[in-house]
Amino acid sequence: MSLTLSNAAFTFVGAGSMAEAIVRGLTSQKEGNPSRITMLNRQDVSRLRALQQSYGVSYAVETSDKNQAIIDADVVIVAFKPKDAVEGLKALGPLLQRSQLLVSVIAGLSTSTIEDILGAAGQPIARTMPNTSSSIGLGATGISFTPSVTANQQKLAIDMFASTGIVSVVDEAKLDIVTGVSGSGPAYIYYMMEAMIEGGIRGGLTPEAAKQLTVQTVLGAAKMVELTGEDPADLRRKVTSPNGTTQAALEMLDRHDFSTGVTKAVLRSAERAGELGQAISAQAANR
Ligand SMILES: NC(=O)C1=CN([C@@H]2O[C@H](COP(=O)(O)OP(=O)(O)OC[C@H]3O[C@@H](n4cnc5c(N)ncnc54)[C@H](OP(=O)(O)O)[C@@H]3O)[C@@H](O)[C@H]2O)C=CC1
Ligand SMILES: O=C(O)[C@@H]1CCC=N1
Repeated sequence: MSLTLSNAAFTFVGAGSMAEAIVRGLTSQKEGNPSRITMLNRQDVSRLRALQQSYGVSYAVETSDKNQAIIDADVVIVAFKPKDAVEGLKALGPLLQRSQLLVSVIAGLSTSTIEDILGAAGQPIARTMPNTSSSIGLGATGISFTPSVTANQQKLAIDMFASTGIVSVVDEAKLDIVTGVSGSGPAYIYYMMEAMIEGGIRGGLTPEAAKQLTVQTVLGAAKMVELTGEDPADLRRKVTSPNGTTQAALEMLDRHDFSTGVTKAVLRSAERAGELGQAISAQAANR
């Protein structure tokens, strides 16, 4: 029988903010099936109860029930922090079957390291990099598959993340730079918004007005790029009258190396993802 969003059993190991964003997407779909979703944490039971209340999903607390939820799953999603990866994956290893799809959202963690820690070479793995906008259906997820992931499992994983926004299938080697662009990306935009709001307030606007104008400006600019299909550089030129206000503003940004700073930030995030992956690999080797 082919696996779909409505009949597949999903078990989330780690029920934090990223797991919630995906669950919100899954349960918002017509074919989403909360009764097939189980959430696990190590200790935070109140969090699990809150997720059950909000989305109608199940949770398990006792070790035997948690293990059973993993054994029964078609898709096991690991959604804990990189620092918890070795412990979490080691515990999963003996429970996983080759027929089950493992989905990782953990930044920087390579599928070869996952296989090493699990002790399960050839485990079907979808390595992904979503972002927090997934929680409102406007996420951007990069996804890659190991060779043993079946066509049905690939479709299921893509459908899963498509329920939270757009999905881009990439080679695994590109996932760190996806992290730099869209995984960490919302934070760059928020940082710029903070600075725009600060500028508005310093210029005399109320905080509310500065925030409202900034939010609509960012929304409008993103929509302009999406709906017109024009390059951001062309749209920027259309805003920029010769010797006008925008030119003066952009010259100030250039004096502060804004563009270089953002490009370097994207690359640094990707590099950091690699470092996190290396650290997990080293930690695993030392155990
Ligand atoms: N936040 C973001 O913008 C993005 C994050 N990511 C990735 O998502 C992952 C999760 O991040 P995020 O959701 O922000 O983290 P959170 O801290 O919100 O959630 C992690 C959860 O995992 C649980 N946990 C930790 N270890 C285990 C374990 N061994 N078994 C079961 N549960 C466990 C923790 O609960 P408890 O301590 O009770 O067990 C906690 O609820 C990270 O690896 C990150 O790299 C990817 C893209 C974007
Ligand atoms: O900051 C982090 O490490 C995670 C991964 C991408 C976004 N947040």
